[in-house]
Amino acid sequence: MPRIAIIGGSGVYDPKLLENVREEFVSTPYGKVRVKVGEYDGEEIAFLARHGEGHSVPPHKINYRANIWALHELGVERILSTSAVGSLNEAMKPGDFVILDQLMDFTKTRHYTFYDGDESPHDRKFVAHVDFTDPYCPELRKALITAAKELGFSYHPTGTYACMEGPRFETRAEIRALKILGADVVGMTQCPEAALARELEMCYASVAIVTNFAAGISTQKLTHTEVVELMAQKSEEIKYLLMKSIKYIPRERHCGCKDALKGATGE
Ligand SMILES: O=P(O)(O)O[C@H]1O[C@H](CO)[C@@H](O)[C@H]1O
Ligand SMILES: Nc1nc2[nH]cnc2c(=O)[nH]1
Repeated sequence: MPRIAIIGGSGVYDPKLLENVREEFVSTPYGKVRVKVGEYDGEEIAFLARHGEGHSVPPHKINYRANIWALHELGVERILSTSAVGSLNEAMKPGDFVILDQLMDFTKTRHYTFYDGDESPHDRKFVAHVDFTDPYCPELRKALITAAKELGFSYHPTGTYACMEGPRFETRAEIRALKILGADVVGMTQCPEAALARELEMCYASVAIVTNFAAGISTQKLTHTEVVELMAQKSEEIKYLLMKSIKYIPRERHCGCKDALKGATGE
């Protein structure tokens, strides 16, 4: 049973670091999910390409609830993910790794929770308001930071991610506003993915890879081609970062993630 999962974002479509990979088709109340499970360093790791292997699913159409529920069903407790981002912070340059510690949600049409009361398509029909003060697991963040430092990569130990609905990129004015609000990087997939993991008491962290300067800061037209090309250039480093981070993930969980529902339901 895999205790750890990797969710690959744009440019991260296959579990290059896993061996003896098998496919699991997991049924969830939100639909079926295809998860790859393999071995690394003597333990089972699950892998899920959030946009599908051929990048066929756009960010606003990803079935985030099915994905996170499926990993929980497999017994996953810890999720590491990658996210390709635009940078609003001149210190965070294309090719840099940012270990996210905060996020802001500007998405509009997504399904944000598992806890829809009586409408919930499962037996968790209670109301739940989880704490999300710190949206990322401190233990997973520490593992990513330690690994990035050891590997000598150009990284930033904190960063605030603004999640936009997409699939278009931002206007100059939107980036100006996001900068005033304190965002360092901008993407389209951290919400609701991070919150859904917290709702199922799973640890979640994301390493953002800066692929471009954001609209109005970049002097060039923004393209998905540029994103995928930069991610391809960084694929080896991303693999090494994930491999090394996994070794630093403590077996026992002493973070608050595992008790996220305590007090959230009013009981
Ligand atoms: O966040 P990931 O999945 O890396 O994808 C990023 O890349 C795409 C834009 O090129 C958007 O989907 C954005 O969210
Ligand atoms: N929203 C958004 N996502 C990205 N992913 C990679 N670059 C960008 C960007 O500039 N904006």
